[in-house]
Amino acid sequence: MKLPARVMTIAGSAAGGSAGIQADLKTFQELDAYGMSVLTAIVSRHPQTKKNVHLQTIEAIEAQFATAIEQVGVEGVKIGMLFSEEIIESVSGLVKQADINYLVVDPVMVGKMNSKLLEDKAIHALKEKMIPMATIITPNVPEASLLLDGRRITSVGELKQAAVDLYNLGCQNVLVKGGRLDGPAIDVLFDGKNMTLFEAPRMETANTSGAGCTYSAAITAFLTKGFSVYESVKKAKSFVTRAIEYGFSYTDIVGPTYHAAERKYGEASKIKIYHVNQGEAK
Ligand SMILES: Nc1ncnc2c1ncn2[C@@H]1O[C@H](COP(=O)(O)OP(=O)(O)O)[C@@H](O)[C@H]1O
Ligand SMILES: Cc1ncc(COP(=O)(O)OP(=O)(O)O)c(N)n1
Repeated sequence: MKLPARVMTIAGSAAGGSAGIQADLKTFQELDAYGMSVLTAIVSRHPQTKKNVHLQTIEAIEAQFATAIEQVGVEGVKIGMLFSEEIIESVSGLVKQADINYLVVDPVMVGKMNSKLLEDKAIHALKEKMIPMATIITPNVPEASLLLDGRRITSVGELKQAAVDLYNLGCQNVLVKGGRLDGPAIDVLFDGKNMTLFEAPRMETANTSGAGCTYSAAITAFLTKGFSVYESVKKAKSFVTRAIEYGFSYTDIVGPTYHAAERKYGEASKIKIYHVNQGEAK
């Protein structure tokens, strides 16, 4: 038997199961990749104290990473919530030392329910220590804006310019997600030379919790399985679009995407792909 690709998520726990480590591991499983995890924090609001972010110690983070490397070995890593400068320092050091083929950095900053997932003062560490090592980064509009010193991004044109400028932070590829702009859900991929737009029809649903985690985890799984960056994004866009299409909620709170959707209902058929000419990418 050919063994599955070995992927790790270094991220926070979302106890409700829609985002963070939980979404990542569900995605890895759906895509037949062997999932491992390093928990950086637990994000869950205590009913009395109201405390929402419960950090893991650096020792616990290092121990989890060492265990996975020793017991299994890791080919692809997805980075999610890191929260503090100290954790970024630690995780970037661990990743640098390990022999990892693919690093997907989802620069998670604020959850859709307004949880603060990265301290403001840690943004510079993310930019300097983590992003330059990345095979691909996957910011959404608010994250891209914060990485670009608060720049407004309100149109596809500005999304394209953001992709070009974020590439200059030193990563190999940038995928800026435009799901929060009006109209269809358009994401821009830029590799320093070629620009590609991936467009899905907008789903009229509130149940998109964890969509970003799911997307970046799917990209990690496909890269580690041997697909190119372009093919990985294309396949992951179909996976997340289907997951959003069949998103649901058990309560009146914004619900999860449905990770099994593509397996059950097949690939998303209405995704359009546009290759942007050289001159237009600038
Ligand atoms: N309502 C929606 N319908 C279809 N696709 C969506 C919708 N909302 C987000 N997406 C897409 O889901 C993926 C994950 O997006 P996400 O990380 O949540 O960031 P954002 O929604 O801010 O772009 C992206 O491809 C985005 O374009
Ligand atoms: C623990 C944890 N990590 C990341 C997120 C952000 O998830 P994301 O997929 O970007 O989208 P929303 O959950 O904000 O819809 C999170 N919420 N929790």
